[in-house]
Amino acid sequence: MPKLIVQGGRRLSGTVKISGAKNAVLPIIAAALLTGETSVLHEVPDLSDVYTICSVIESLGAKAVRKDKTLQIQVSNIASNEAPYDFVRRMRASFLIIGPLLARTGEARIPLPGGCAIGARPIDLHLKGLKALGAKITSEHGYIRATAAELHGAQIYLDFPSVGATENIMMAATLAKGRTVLENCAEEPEIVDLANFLNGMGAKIKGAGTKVIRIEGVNKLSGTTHVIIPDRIEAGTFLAAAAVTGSEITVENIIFDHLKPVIAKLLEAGVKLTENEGSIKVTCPCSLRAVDIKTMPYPGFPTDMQAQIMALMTVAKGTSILTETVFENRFMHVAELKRMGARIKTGGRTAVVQGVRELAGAQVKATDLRAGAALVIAGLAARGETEIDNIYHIERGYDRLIQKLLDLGAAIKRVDE
Ligand SMILES: CC(=O)N[C@H]1[C@@H](OP(=O)(O)OP(=O)(O)OC[C@H]2O[C@@H](n3ccc(=O)[nH]c3=O)[C@H](O)[C@@H]2O)O[C@H](CO)[C@@H](O)[C@@H]1O
Ligand SMILES: C=C(OP(=O)(O)O)C(=O)O
Repeated sequence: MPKLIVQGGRRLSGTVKISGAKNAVLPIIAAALLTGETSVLHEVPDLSDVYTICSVIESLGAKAVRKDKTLQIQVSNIASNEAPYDFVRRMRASFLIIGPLLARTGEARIPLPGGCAIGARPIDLHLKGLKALGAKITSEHGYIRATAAELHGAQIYLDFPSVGATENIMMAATLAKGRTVLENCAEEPEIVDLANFLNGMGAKIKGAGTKVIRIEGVNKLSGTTHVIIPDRIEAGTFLAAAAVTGSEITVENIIFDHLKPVIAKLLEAGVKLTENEGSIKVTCPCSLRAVDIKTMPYPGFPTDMQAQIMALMTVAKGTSILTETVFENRFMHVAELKRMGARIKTGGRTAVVQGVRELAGAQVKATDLRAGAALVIAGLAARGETEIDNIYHIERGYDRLIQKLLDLGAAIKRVDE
């Protein structure tokens, strides 16, 4: 099993360029199923999740050709309406194909994605939305089957602003007859990127990025070219890595607005950040201050940055209270950080972190993607060597992480035993 070995205690320096966003590119690749014409995507990150979703759409008949950071997708004919269990099991975002596949062909059979390390992650809101659009939903042998002779627009209120449900319903509604109004929907930047891609295909979507999205159904969508937005979570991860090591680095290719909730907390912790046309220069203080964090749907503090900020707080001065409101089981990294000398107590959805002077390298395992990123951050700060296992989680969502850290002067390597 491959591992990461990190020698801690080094300062980072230089510039890192942020890649295209995982959470934007995955639904956009699913959306390419909505047309028989060619979609061209630029700034596609090199991630195992991207390969997985490409395998899913290829199993349905798509041709996906990748050259460097460009991905060309054409789905002239849908050869199958069923997504293979093996891919959906590996990556929950595979469920994002149910909306576009149903809209394009009138039928989709997708395995129930099941729970994962961070929570149960039900799909009831996705299904509620598709039903409101006129789909018949049945569950058989572990698969969800959605069928509809024709989808029609509807008024849909989401009980929670789910990112995936907003995306699935928005994609399906583009080809429905009439107007869909989606209320209490997610406002994440990745929703806006998906809506921009769909509008580029000829969809009529208004209000993406606000609580109400209005979609006027069209008969047909066409191919388009689109540049994926930068990954705000990757950017936040590098900002945290610089802060924890007391480094000065420049993080390039960012959209400042997307990072506001993370930036606000870093500033509160004493990190100095200077914005300059799509990049941020980080200058770190000798000592970080403890800050409290509560994760919330966008524009609140992102749950996908909770673990990385916790790693930072383990060496901050004082006590931080971190509250996770989005996922019910997203503190798996706590036990691993404690192996490195962190002082953390958890109770329900709250973690209380008492900053220590220094972490010590240890053998740890990534339990999920961002937990893995938190361990890399902790390892960069710790005294001695940290060995991180189960790095396939990290490789799901970070484009060339090791090379980017090496370029910044970190001592990190991947070993394949
Ligand atoms: C590929 C992708 O974009 N993944 C992101 C997406 O995941 P994902 O789209 O799965 O996250 P959701 O916003 O749907 O989930 C948020 C909460 O809603 C609950 N829920 C969701 C759907 C549903 O039908 N019923 C229900 O109860 C979930 O269990 C969770 O507690 O948004 C999350 C929240 O920002 C991020 O952490 C993930 O990185
Ligand atoms: C939870 C995440 O992703 P996914 O929804 O793909 O599991 C994440 O990116 O942190």
